[in-house]
Amino acid sequence: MPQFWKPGTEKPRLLDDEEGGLLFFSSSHSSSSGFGYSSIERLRQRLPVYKYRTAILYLVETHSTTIVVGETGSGKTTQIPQYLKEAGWADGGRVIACTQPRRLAVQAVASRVAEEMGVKLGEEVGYTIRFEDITKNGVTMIKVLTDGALLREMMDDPLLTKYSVIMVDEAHERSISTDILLGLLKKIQRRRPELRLIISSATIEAKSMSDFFNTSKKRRETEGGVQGPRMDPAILSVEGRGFNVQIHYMEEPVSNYVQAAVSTVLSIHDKEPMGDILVFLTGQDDIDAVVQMLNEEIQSRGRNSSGLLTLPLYSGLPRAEQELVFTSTPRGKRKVVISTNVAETSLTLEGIVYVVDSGFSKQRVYDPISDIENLVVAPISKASARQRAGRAGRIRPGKCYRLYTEEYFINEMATEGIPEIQRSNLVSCVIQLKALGIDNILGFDWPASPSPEAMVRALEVLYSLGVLDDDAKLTSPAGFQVAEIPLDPMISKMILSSSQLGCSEEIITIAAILSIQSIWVSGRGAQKELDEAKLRFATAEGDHVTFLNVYKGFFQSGKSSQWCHKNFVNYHAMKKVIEIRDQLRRTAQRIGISLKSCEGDMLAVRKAITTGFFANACHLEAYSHSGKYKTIRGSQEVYIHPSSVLFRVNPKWVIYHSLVSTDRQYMRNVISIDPSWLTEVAPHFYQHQRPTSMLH
Ligand SMILES: Nc1ncnc2c1ncn2[C@@H]1O[C@H](COP(=O)(O)OP(=O)(O)OP(=O)(O)O)[C@@H](O)[C@H]1O
Repeated sequence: MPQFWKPGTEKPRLLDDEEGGLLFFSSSHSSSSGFGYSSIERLRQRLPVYKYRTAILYLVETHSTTIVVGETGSGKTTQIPQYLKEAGWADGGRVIACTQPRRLAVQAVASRVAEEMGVKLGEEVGYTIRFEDITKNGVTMIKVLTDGALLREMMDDPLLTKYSVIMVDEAHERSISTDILLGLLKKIQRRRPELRLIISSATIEAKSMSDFFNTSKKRRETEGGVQGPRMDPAILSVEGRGFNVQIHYMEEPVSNYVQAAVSTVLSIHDKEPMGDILVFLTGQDDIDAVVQMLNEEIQSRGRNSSGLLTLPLYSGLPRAEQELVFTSTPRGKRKVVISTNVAETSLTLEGIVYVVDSGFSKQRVYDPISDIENLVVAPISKASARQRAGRAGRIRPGKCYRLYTEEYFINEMATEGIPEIQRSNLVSCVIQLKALGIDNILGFDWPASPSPEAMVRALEVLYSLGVLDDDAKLTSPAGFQVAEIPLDPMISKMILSSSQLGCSEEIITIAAILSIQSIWVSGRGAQKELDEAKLRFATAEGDHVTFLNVYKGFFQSGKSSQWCHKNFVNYHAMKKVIEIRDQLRRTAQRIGISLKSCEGDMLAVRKAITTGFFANACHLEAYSHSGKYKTIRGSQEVYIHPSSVLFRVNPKWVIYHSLVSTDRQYMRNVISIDPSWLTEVAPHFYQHQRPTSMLH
């Protein structure tokens, strides 16, 4: 069993700050209250933010930008958009936007706000995420959307004219899209002084955010001499929080957080009163491992395993499975949700009383020198740790078990994470800005500047894709077409070239499959059967062609769920693929791509993939029995991932879709290519670095 400081002994801490100060729950909540109110209205009035309703509305009225800092659970996300609507900010067909960094949070927040307002989701309250728009023009007043989706809207409406107020929520997360959005909103405000911004977060550095928006300390005069809003931002701190969360730390550092998470869950299940558990891990691998270990452990101890329901949660999980975490726990049972950081912000999972925080998450890391972007397991920041703890204590008091020591939390954990823009490949970011007419990208007003090397790399890749011209402007029509497709520019380029190669139907299917995490069923504990099922579709040409075979089989079965079950194919994932595919076909037609099938000519398909992904070409090291490849770009050592149909096949030349890093750098979704295609499709990119091995 893990050793935690026990409640009631000298060590338990309430949700704390690193100086050891105690931050208690709001005066309006107490541990014995909070239940038994039938009316949603009364629940709303009990949230800490309610006391600030008038102040918030006043500041929004009088200031262009208002920064709202408030503890997690104080009611910022769900209440402020409603206050604005009640005050008339959605009158006359105007819309109030609330952005979130994550799709799951968008759907959850929109559902909750619709429920509180007593309206049907998709009518007065709606949401937009990539490939899904649940809003009604002229009816929707409050729109929740990912910050990426709002950026996309700017391509059609650069000044976002339909919005009266835009609330950028969870700004502390500093996702790449949030940072681009903040920079652009600042620009828009100069053209549309009537637009109001609210930047909200639990932990944001309010001062630096305020400095960023503080372009003018003078009051702005409108043409008629009527005073407009003040341009200097207002800062409002919402005091009070949800319920009390007791923090427990490990007495000693743990060497294996997966094992420690399992022991902690079992210990809670043994000793603590009923209440659901939320465990934060890093990704599908360790989540699946914990689900399996928990199930085995319970059975081996001869417990009634039905007492504990294990539910994984990560972004790649099909929607129907994700939604299980929102359903209420059956009587007498305890739900254990094992999640990545998708559950970290803006989510309220009703039954959660206990949070187990591993202290790690998967984070993007980009090296502009090798041009390799990876997701690596890295320690989280204090800001994340607080958000995680905040998932307990939203409806009742809770406990958070941190799988690290208090000393580590206080002295070693970073206060905030590094903004994503400073650790990412910037190809998508640059093309988005270019499409919005921002040509001087280095001179763009960033909340945190990206590295010039990463910028140069991105420009180089876009140039070699034929998306930018010699003056670093979007090419016409290719550059504009690529920017219109809501996918990574390399995928968009692949779609574009498929039009000329006569295989756009196939390539669009591949693009749809690549935009979801996996089409295979995982976690049924039957790796061997899964591998055998894959072999039924596998081809030596690689994973992308294998995907086409699966798609064809699914279609020929009449989109049957039994067929999926028999073949270890995820039925919900395939339904999603069809949905995304339909959307992509519509986009393709809109931008003038002709839809054609190559009727089985896989050479055309592989060439189209090469046209988008030539930068990810690798060759097998001569005489390598260990399957060692080198990237042509940076001579990095990489291997084919065991999940690929080309694992152990090891063709001489391959192109990968993405890399994952564990003990080694693994290529996921790989096809074999002919090296002559590289110089054919990307002469700029390869002519000066043609490796001698390419000549063979
Ligand atoms: N789906 C839900 N079911 C029940 N209660 C909810 C739900 N969503 C929100 N609440 C209640 O509203 C409170 C405020 O939630 P809200 O998301 O607005 O807070 P917040 O200040 O934005 O916090 P965070 O930054 O963590 O999202 C929650 O603590 C919870 O009590």
